[in-house]
Amino acid sequence: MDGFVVKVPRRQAGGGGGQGRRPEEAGPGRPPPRQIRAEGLRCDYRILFPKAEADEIFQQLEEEVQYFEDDLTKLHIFGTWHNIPRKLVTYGDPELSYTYSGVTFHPKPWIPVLNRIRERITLATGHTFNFVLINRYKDGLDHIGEHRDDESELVPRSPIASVSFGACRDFIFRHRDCRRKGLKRGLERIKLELAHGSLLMMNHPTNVYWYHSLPPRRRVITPRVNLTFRKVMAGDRKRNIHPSGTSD
Ligand SMILES: O=C(O)CCC(=O)C(=O)O
Ligand SMILES: [Fe+2]
Repeated sequence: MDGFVVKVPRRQAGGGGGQGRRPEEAGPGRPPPRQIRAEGLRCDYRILFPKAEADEIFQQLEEEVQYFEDDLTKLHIFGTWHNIPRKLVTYGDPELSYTYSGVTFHPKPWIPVLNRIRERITLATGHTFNFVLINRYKDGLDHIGEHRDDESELVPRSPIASVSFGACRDFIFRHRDCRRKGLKRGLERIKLELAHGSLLMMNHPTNVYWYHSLPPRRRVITPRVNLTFRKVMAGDRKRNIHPSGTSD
C-alpha cells in the first residue's frame, strides 16, 4: 500500500445523499474504518465480514448471482464490438434502470444474499442503497479500466459502497489532473489492496476528482466478486451510471 494518507480514525459522518441513519459504533472486535485521504479523496476502508462469514457469502454469490449474457455486455467503441473483460449484472429496486454504453438495463430483483450484504453496509455506515452493480473477475486477467463513477445518475453526493469477496486485488486511484499530459502536481497514485470481506466507502467528492481501476494481475488465479452499492435516482433525472465505455 503506497502513498496514501491515513488519518486518526473518528466516527464516520453520515453526510452525502441525505439519507443517513445512525452508523454502528466502533467497539471491541469492530475496529473503526481506516480513513484514506488525499486532495479531493475521501474513502474509508474496513473488513466488514470476518473470514468465515465472507467465505459463506462468497459461495452464495457464486451460486445465486446470475450475470448478464455475454452479448448484453459487449461495448461498442469506435465502430467495433469488444467483450468486457469480466462478467457483470445489476440488481436493484424495480423502477430503476441505467444506460451502459448506449444500452439500457433494468436491474434484476433483489435476492436474499444481496439484501444481507446491503443491510450490513447500512448498519455499519448509516447509508441506504437501492441498486448494486456486480462485477465478477474470473482471474487476474479480468479487469476494469480507469474510470469515475458518473455522478449524474446517482443521488448527488451519495457515497458508493464497494464490497469485495474472493481474490485480493490491487485497486488504483489516479487524480484526474495526473491523466493530462505534463500535469503531475505531485499527486501520487494511491494503491489499495481490496481484501476478501472488505468494504471500501467512496465518499463525495472522490468520484469527481479521482479515477479508479482494477488492473490485470497475472499472478492472481482465483476469482473475485465485487459489488458496488449505489443510490440511483429514479425516473428521467438520471443519465448513465458508468462512464467507462471507452476505458474498459
Ligand atoms: O471491482 C472493483 O473493485 C471496482 C468496480 C468498479 O469500479 C465499478 O463497478 O464501477
Ligand atoms: Fe467504478
